[in-house]
Amino acid sequence: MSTSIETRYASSPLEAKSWDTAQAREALHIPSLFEPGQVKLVYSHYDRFITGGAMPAQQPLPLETVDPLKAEYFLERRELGIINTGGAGTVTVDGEVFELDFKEALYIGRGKKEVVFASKNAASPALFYINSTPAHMTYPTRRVTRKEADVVVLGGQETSNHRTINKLLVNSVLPTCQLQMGMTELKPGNTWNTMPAHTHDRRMEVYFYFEVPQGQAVCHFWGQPQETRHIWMQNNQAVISPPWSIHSGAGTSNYTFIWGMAGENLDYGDMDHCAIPDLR
Ligand SMILES: O=C[C@H](O)[C@@H](O)CC(=O)C(=O)O
Ligand SMILES: [Zn+2]
Repeated sequence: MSTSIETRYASSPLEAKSWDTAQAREALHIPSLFEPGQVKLVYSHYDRFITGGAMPAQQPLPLETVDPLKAEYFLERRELGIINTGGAGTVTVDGEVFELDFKEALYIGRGKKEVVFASKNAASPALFYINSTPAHMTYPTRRVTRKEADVVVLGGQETSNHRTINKLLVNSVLPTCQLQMGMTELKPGNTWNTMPAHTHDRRMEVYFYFEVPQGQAVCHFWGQPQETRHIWMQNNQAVISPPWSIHSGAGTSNYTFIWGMAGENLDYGDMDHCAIPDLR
């Protein structure tokens, strides 16, 4: 069996208030997603969002169904988004081959039976970062390259948050049931993502931090805006953001992260912003 899955239950702001560092990490932090020849999955009870990593080595690696889904195949009642954060690779969907280079995305609609990951070169393996959510209908499977992204440049050098938001799997690019995914790249010398911070109580979110240079780290802020906490993130780690939580980070260098969301609606802009002086 090359697939593993771990369950994370949903928690309330009240219980989160009393967590120490280890408890917060156990609930929200995803320390390891990529192991050669493995598909590693984390099932969150927030919007039944699955976060995962697939790292095919010498052999192609199938996306197998897992017991918690009680489904004959993984995408029986789900949709899937993939962004490649490693070397060139392919994803084969019911026999159709999609080439995914670094930072390219693939949306796979509900009902596809066979998904197989492969690396072009095992010496520089593909690292497929995965998000999956329940789906009520089937939308077309489609690759989205960086050129096809909906790009927004936000922030500025003087506030240390100059960054490019690449909306990849969002409703301005293609239709999905509830999944939204994209990638935000900080410009050199900038440290803050998602500042001013926000919440969106109708959608949960997961952040995956990568391109964090050796010896550096990102401090991820979470919690209700007036009750914040932090989790230190290493390269290639993810963190679950409950719908009631801010999700913002400051790195000891610039870095890149993938955001994935699911829940009530597909309106990227429906955030409740938190004024910076009001944060506690
Ligand atoms: O709800 C939107 C998500 O939190 C991210 O897209 C925000 C982000 O990438 C950023 O501001 O840097
Ligand atoms: Zn957000």
